[in-house]
Amino acid sequence: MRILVTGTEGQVVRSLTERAGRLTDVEVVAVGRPALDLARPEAVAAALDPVGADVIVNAAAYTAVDQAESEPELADTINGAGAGAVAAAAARRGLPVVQISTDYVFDGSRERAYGEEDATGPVSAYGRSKLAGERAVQAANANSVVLRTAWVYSPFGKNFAKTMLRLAGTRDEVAVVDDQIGAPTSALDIADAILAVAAQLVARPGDDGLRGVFHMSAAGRASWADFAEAIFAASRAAGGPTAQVKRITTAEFPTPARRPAYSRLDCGKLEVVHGVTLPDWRESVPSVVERLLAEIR
Ligand SMILES: NC(=O)C1=CN([C@@H]2O[C@H](COP(=O)(O)OP(=O)(O)OC[C@H]3O[C@@H](n4cnc5c(N)ncnc54)[C@H](O)[C@@H]3O)[C@@H](O)[C@H]2O)C=CC1
Repeated sequence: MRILVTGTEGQVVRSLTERAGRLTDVEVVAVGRPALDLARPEAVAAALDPVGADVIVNAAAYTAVDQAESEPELADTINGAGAGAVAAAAARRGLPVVQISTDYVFDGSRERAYGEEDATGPVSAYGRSKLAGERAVQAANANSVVLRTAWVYSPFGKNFAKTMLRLAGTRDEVAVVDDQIGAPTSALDIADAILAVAAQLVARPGDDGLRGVFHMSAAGRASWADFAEAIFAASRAAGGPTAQVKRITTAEFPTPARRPAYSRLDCGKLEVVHGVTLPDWRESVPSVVERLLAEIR
């Protein structure tokens, strides 16, 4: 199977390339800026050359959640129209497309895990742009899967785990929000799930049941403070820096973008339809932390 993936530097892109490297029958071809710029949707088709590809994965996105509040048009273009253009390019070649989306399409006002059919209601410019992308992809290509994930961290790029380890190197105590509940999800686990879903799409082209929206986050529940404590525990165990976590409220840590207070995703549909389950979030923390420590040292 040959996977064409958008972006070259992102957490999910790099994880996908790494995980596919373990498989003998999967090749990942990553295409990113400057050759492919989702901010120029009209040029996407020409830049994406899916010759020989079996499936396209759109893992590139405008992911700066706070910054999106001050440049919502750019976020919309990249995450909305740009994603739609990738899906359309796939459709023209008769190829399936996998679109990565987010728990931030929900408003987070309830305390029960969200199912795929639950009403969306993004509370940020980023969330609105990603919801626009889901819709654009589905309108452009019926042979599509939207995988909503959450709280992504990995050995690559910028992410919460790397930030916490850096802070632990310079401080004894770190204040972390304790009233947003979700599921920290390793991009390496996301990559394994994408590979499994992509293989099904390629193997069963006529099976409409495999298409549609699916939730794909780690099992379990955590606040950002819980996640920080798990990162520090893993770091301590590996001889790395550690800090005390001071649990604070969202109100004590104002950010330009609002975030859902509760955004756990019910991933039962992915398990039933695709046979894919991600591990509990706690299981994946130590191995990522060990790799980040090796990089920081
Ligand atoms: N990071 C997170 O916590 C979450 C991410 N997601 C989604 O997962 C997917 C992957 O996210 P990450 O790998 O964490 O993101 P990332 O920020 O690590 O990487 C984003 C990638 O998109 C590329 N990109 C940005 N603007 C582009 C443009 N105009 N044209 C072409 N490429 C462009 C970047 O170069 C990079 O390769 C995205 O769709 C994101 O919305 C969903 C939930 C949470």
